[in-house]
Amino acid sequence: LTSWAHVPQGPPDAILGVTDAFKKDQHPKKMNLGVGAYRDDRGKPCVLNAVRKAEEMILKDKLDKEYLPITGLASFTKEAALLAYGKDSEPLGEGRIAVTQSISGTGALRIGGTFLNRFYQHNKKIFVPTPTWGNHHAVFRDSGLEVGQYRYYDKLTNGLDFNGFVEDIQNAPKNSIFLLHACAHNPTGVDPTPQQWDQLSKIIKERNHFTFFDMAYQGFASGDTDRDAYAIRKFVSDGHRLCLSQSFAKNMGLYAERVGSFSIISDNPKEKAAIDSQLKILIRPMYSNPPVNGSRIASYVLSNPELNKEWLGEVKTMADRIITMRDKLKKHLVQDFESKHNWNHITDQIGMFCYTGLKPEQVERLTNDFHVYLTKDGRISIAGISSHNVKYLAEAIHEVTK
Ligand SMILES: Cc1ncc(COP(=O)(O)O)c(CN[C@@H](CCC(=O)O)C(=O)O)c1O
Repeated sequence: LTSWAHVPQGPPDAILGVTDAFKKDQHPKKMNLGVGAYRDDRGKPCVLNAVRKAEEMILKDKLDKEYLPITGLASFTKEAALLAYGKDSEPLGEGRIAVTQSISGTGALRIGGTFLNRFYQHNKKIFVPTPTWGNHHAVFRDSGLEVGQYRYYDKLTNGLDFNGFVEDIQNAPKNSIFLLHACAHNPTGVDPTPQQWDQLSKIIKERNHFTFFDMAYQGFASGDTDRDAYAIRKFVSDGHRLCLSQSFAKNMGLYAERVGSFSIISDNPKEKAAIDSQLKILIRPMYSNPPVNGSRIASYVLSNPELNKEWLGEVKTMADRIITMRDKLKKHLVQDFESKHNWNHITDQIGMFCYTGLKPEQVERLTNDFHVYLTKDGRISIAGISSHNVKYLAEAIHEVTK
């Protein structure tokens, strides 16, 4: 008989496992600051109005449930690329960008990693920032790529280690692959300035490195989808042949609908067609073709002018609430509890997360003594904070950092 006795018990996921622990806790003041998922000021997950309206329109259209093409719903992938690259994008206009729907951002990263492992002609090693999203290493390792790291976060300033970042770009072997967070860096919330992005584009091009942009929060960082796409559009206009993973989990609230896309820039439509054909060959044995519900919703929201306008307003509302919570948390720490630490990074950082700088034992106390759940690296998902629990959180952080 086959025995599975040799299968080891694996650890819970560093991010998704926090939610499991949170759910087991019955304390009335418990807070889940783990998973990067938006909640409103009542602490409730929310489905955007634009999404609800798109769902109603889809229902009225009585559409079928036929298989999608391997690369997904064309109306979605067209709109997703437009959102990322912009209506004036040259490669988009010249038909040089291959796009496929993906199983959200994770699926796009996996398709990209697998494609690069098959067809990238140079060093199949991807450099990711230190720190980076907890799943990046595993996604690229399982894609068959070697994973290296570049300096990114400066613990002393809780800001960007720009010099270290640049040095590591310059020291990496030519033609290396660099993973860049397009906006709202996870877990640090620290982004390069536009001027720094301009310098990074130049240096990366000088070394002939290949850029893999991960854009999981477009619109969620600044509240403006064009502004959050600054880096990728600058790199494209500088001529990089980059690739991009997009997620609509957070900025459209389509988390469990798993809506994303992977795209890659080529030299001409002939090359694009060949890439398209290879993406199909790669995806077919992976999951054959993607789910239709979420990408239909996203395509309606993106292509219908009224829905698009409403959606952009809702994304800005979400981004603004996050910014307000950052302000309130810092104010309580400094004014109410007179914390002596420098908490400027809480408001200097941007997007879903704040990299608090708390040490593991302080994180431990925050959870054990105050029932505040967060990842071991001290990252907090700001969306889990509301005007009802922000003072409690400030007091808890003050207590564990005194
Ligand atoms: C930078 C980055 N890329 C890709 C993804 C993948 O998101 P998809 O849901 O596959 O589109 C995330 C989600 N990170 C969040 C959400 C939970 C998770 O998957 O880890 C987080 O870090 O809390 C992310 O932060």
